[in-house]
Amino acid sequence: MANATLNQKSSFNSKGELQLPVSEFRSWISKEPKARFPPENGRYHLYVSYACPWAHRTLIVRALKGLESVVPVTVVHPVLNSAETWRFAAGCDDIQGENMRSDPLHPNFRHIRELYRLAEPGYIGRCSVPVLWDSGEETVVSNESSEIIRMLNREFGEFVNAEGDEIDLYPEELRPQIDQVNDWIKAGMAKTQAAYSTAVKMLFECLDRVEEHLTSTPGPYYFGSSVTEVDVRLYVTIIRFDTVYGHLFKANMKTIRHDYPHIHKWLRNLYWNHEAFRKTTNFEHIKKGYYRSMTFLNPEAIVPEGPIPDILPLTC
Ligand SMILES: N[C@@H](CCC(=O)N[C@@H](CS)C(=O)NCC(=O)O)C(=O)O
Repeated sequence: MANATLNQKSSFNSKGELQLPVSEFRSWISKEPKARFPPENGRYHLYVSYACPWAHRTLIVRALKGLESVVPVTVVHPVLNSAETWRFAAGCDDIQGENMRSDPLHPNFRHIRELYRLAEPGYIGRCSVPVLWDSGEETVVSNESSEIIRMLNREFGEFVNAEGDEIDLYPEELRPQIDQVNDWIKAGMAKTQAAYSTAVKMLFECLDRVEEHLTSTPGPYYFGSSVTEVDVRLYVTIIRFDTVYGHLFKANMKTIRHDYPHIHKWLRNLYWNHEAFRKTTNFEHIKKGYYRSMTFLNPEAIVPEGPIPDILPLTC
C-alpha cells in the first residue's frame, strides 16, 4: 500500500525504487517514573502540514484522544520548498487553514529547519514534518509519526478526554493483526518504468486485499466496532488517493470512488461521521501541497480542478 511522501527530492535506488529515509529523532514521551519527557499539559507542540499523510496521522490521533488543548499544533504552509524546507505562514499567504500561523514558540523562525537546528546545532539531515517539539528542553522529541501516534494514544492518560479514554488504537488483543497490516502499508513511488509497473501493481493488489477484508467484516472500522491505528494509517493514504495519487503518481488502474465500494464506504464513514478525521482533512492543502511542491513530477505546478467533489456524500 503506498503512502507517498511529499518531497521535492526523494531518494531512489539504482532500480528507480523509492528509498525511505529513517527518521532521526526517536525519543519518547513516557509516563514511566523519571522519564526525560514526561506527559505534561502544554509542554509539547506539534508542527505539521495538512498536506503530509504522516503528519495527518498525528492530527487524527490527537483529535481522537481529545488532546487538542494539551498538545497545541502549528500548521505550516502546504507548499514545500526543498531548499528552504517547510515554511511558517506569513500574513500575505494565498492559502489559509486552521492553526496555520507563524511559530508561536519562536516568532522569529521562518522555516522548520530552524527548529531542527535549535535542537541540534549544525544539523544537516532531513527537516520533515511531523515534529513533536518539547518546549521545556527546546528540542525535537520525535519526528517519526508511527511513534508519535503511539505516544499520543498511550502516554497522556490523565489528560485525554472521556471519549478519548474509551479509545485504544493499539489494543493488546489486536496487536499482531495491526502489525501485520502496518507492515504492508509501505511507501511507493518510482522513477523508472519497471519500478513503477511493479510498484503500481503491488499497490492495487494491496487495495484489493483491503477491499476483500472490508467485504467480510461487519465494520464500520477495519477491525469491526472499534477504531484502531490501522484505520488512521489507511485513511491518510486513501483520502489522498483519488485527489492526488491517481493523477500525480499515475496510480490510476482504478479509483476508490468507482472501483472499491467497501473501501469507499469505510472512507466516507470515517470522514463524515468522525470529526477527528473530517476536521483534520484539508483538501486544499493536500492538493496544492502535492501539485505545487512536486514540480519534478508537475513542472507547471498546475493544480487540477477535480475530482469534484473531493469526497462523495455518505449516501450516493
Ligand atoms: N518517517 C516520517 C516521514 C515524514 C515525511 O516524510 N514527511 C515529509 C512530508 S509528507 C516531509 O516533511 N518531507 C520534507 C523533506 O523531506 O524535506 C514519519 O512518518 O513521520
